[in-house]
Amino acid sequence: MSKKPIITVKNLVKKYDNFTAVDQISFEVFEGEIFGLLGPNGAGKTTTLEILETLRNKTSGEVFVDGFSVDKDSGSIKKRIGVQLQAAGYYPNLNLTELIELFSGLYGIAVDPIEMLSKVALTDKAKARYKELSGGQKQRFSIATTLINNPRIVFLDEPTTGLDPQARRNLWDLIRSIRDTGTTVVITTHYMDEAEVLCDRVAFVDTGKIIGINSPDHFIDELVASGFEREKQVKSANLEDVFIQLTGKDWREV
Ligand SMILES: Nc1ncnc2c1ncn2[C@@H]1O[C@H](COP(=O)(O)OP(=O)(O)OP(=O)(O)O)[C@@H](O)[C@H]1O
Repeated sequence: MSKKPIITVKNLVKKYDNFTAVDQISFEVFEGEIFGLLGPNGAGKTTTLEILETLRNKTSGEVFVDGFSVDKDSGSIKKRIGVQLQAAGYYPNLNLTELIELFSGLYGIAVDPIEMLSKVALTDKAKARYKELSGGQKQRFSIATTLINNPRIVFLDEPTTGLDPQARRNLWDLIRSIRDTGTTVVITTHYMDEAEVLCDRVAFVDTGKIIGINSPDHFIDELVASGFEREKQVKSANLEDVFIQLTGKDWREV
């Protein structure tokens, strides 16, 4: 994999009134990788993602996406990225084909809806409405909409939350296939197992700060080499162990 940065974040800060949600974070995302922002609820992952997506203003710091500054060139960035819409953005009475046509029209791009749906294994649902889909199918459709403008980078915010294990694995395969076509993927998750199997590199985010960036294997090997052992081991350590070692806190699901 090339190590060319496609996203550069320097000393990013986001304050909501007196509350600092993102606290001086710096990181790079390399072209062609799946990069995970990993951390508990409220850590600042979504806020960071929305700033990279040019959907939210930062308080200070610098952010470059595919060479463009979020301050000066947000329009150029928007053309090069794929962003998931909240479910509320999907008109209830349109079917999937019509929704893809609507979004491609908004982008000013002609795409074949069936070809887009085939990328996410939903051609058999082409005439179904969004609300008729299962949770996993809804997520796959939402990912299809991020691919309409043939983006250089796709941003996915907790794409597997609420899905059953099989649907999650299915979505992991889809996300890997997007990466394998050369598209960079930035994902947020609070699932350690997901980050471990899916992400090429992860940044641990906790209370608005990045407390470690590396590949899952590197983190785990480093922890194991330090003498760490899990009580009942299947494998000597996992990413959850790394996080707890780093933060000193129990993992919490809110
Ligand atoms: N518009 C807002 N106004 C005030 N505070 C906000 C706003 N948006 C987020 N916050 C706060 O900023 C902090 C970070 O929120 P953010 O949504 O970025 O976290 P997160 O890591 O994505 O968590 P989650 O997994 O729950 O989405 C939280 O404490 C949240 O309450």
